[in-house]
Amino acid sequence: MNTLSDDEDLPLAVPLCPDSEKPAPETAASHKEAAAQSQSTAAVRHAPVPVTLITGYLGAGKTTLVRYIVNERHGFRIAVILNEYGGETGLESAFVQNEQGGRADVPQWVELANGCLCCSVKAEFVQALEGLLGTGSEHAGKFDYVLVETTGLANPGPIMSELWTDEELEAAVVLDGVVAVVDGRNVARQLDEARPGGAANEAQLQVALADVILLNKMDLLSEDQAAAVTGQLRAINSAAAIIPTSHSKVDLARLLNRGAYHLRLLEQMQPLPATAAGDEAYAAAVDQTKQQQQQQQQAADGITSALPPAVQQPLQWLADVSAAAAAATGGTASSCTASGCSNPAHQHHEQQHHQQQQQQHSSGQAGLGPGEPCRAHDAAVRTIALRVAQPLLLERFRAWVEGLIWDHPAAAKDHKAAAAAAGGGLAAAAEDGVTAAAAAGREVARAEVLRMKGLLNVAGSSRAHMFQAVYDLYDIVPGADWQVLHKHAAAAAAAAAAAGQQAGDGVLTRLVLIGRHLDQQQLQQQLEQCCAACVDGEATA
Ligand SMILES: Nc1nc2c(ncn2[C@@H]2O[C@H](COP(=O)(O)OP(=O)(O)OP(=O)(O)O)[C@@H](O)[C@H]2O)c(=O)[nH]1
Repeated sequence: MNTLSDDEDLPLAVPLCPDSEKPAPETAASHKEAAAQSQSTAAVRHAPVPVTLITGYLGAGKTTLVRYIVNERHGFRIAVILNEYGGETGLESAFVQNEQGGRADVPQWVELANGCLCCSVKAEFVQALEGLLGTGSEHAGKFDYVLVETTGLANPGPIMSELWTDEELEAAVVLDGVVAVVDGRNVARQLDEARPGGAANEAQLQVALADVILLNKMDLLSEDQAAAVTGQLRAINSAAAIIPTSHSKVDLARLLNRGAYHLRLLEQMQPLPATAAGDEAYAAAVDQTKQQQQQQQQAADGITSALPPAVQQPLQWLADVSAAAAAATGGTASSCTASGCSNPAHQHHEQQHHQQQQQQHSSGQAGLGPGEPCRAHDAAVRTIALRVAQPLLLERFRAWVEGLIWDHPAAAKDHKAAAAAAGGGLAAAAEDGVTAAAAAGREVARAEVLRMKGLLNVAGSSRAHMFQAVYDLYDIVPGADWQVLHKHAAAAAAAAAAAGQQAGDGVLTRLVLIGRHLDQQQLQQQLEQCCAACVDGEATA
C-alpha cells in the first residue's frame, strides 16, 4: 500500500494509473482514457461503496455528526466504523445504536480500538471493510455508504491514500470525501499548538486535508469570532467548503456522495440500488439527496444547464479550483502575511512577530531582512495558487509533482535520479532550491505539500485534465475538450459573476497547493519549467 506510517519506510509516490512505459503526452492521454474506460466498466459491475472520512480534533463534534447522520432521513444504508482509543468505545457506539432505531437505515458499527487508523490498525481497518463489504461477505450488498470516524489525534493523510488506492478491495469501496469537524471555540489554539521539530500538528493536517470543513459550535461564537476563525481556516485550506454548524447539523447533500476522489468512476456509476424491489421510499430519498446536492452545487457555481457528466465534472472541477485559487490569492493580499489570516487575534500575533523580527534585525540579530520571506508564515500550513498559460509537458509535470510529494530525504534522493532520467531533473528542483538558499546563508525548509488540486492544459491534447494529489499519491484524469468546457464555462461565468463569484477563465493550467514552506515564486518558476515552450527554449539555447 502506498501510505506513510511511523513504522514503514516511506513509499514511492505512485500515480493511481501509472504509465510504466512513459509514453508521449498524446499516447499518455489515450492510455489514461482506456484505463478510465475499463475501470468505469468495472465500477458499473461492482458499484463501489462511497466512504466519507470524518476527522476533527478532540471534542470537536465528530460523534455528534455521526449520530446526526445516521438519524437523518437520507436513504443510505450506512456502516459506521469508529476508531477510538481507550475503553469507552463500546459505550459510545452502544449509545448511538440505541438512538438510531427509528429513522436510521441499518447502521452497522465496527469498532477499531487500541490503535490509530493512521498507523497501527490500517490493516485491521482494511479487514473490517473487507468483512463488511467484500465479495462473499454476509454483509456484501447490504450497505451503500460507509462513514469512518477517526480519533481526534489522527492524521488523515495515510488512511486517505490507503482508501484512494485500495486494490485489495477491488473497488468494493471508494473514498468519497474527507470532512473535518472543528471546534469553533478552540480551533485557533489547537492550530497553534507546537509540535517537536516544528512539525505540522494534527489539527492543521486535518484542516489541510479536508474537502469539507464543518465550523462547529457556532452557537458559542460571536459573529466576529466566527468570521475570524473562518479566515484562519480559509488561509490554511482555500479548496475546502467551510460550513458553519451547531451540533454538527448540516445539509447532508453537501456532505455525502461528493465524489471528490473517484473522478474516473463518476461518469459511469449507476444510481445506488434500492434496498429491495418496490422500496419506493428508499429510492425516492436517494434521488432527492442526489438531486438536492446537484442543484445546490450547480447553483453555487453558476452551472445552470443540465450537462452530461463528462462536461459537468470538469466544469465543476474548474469552478472549484478557480474558487480555491481566488480565495488563496485574495487571502494573501488581505494582510501583510503570506498566510492571509483574517483573524484579528492572529494578525495581532503576527504584528508582534514582525516587530520582534524587525527588532532582532535592527539589533543585529538574525531577523527579517528587507524583502526576505517571513519564516513563521512560511512554516504555517497554507494554500497557494499557481497558474500558467503555456501548455504543460505531461511527463515534466509528473516529475515535478513527484518531486514535491516525496518529502522524505531518502525518497527524494531516489526520485531525483529517476526523474532526472524521465523529465530533465525537475523533480530535484525543490531540493536544489533549498540547497541554493542554504549556500546563500538563508534558512529555507523543503516544501511539504499535503494536497494539490488543479486543471491542466496539456501539450498535444485538446482536453482539460483534472489533477489532484493527496499526500504521496496523485491522479490525472482527462476531462472534456477545452472548447466544450469554455462554451459552458462562459455561461457559468456569467451566472457566477451575477452571483458575485469569481469564475474560471481561459485555457490555463491552474493549481492550488496546500502545505508548508511553500515558496510561491519558486514553485511558479518550477511549474513554468514544465511547459513545452520552456523546453523549446532550452533546445534552441
Ligand atoms: N455547545 C455545543 N456543544 C457541542 C456542539 N457539538 C458538539 N457539542 C458537544 O461537544 C462535546 C464533544 O462532542 P463529540 O461529538 O463527542 O466530539 P468528538 O469530536 O466526537 O470528540 P472525541 O471523540 O473526544 O474526539 C459533547 O458534549 C457534545 O454534546 C455544538 O455545536 N455546540
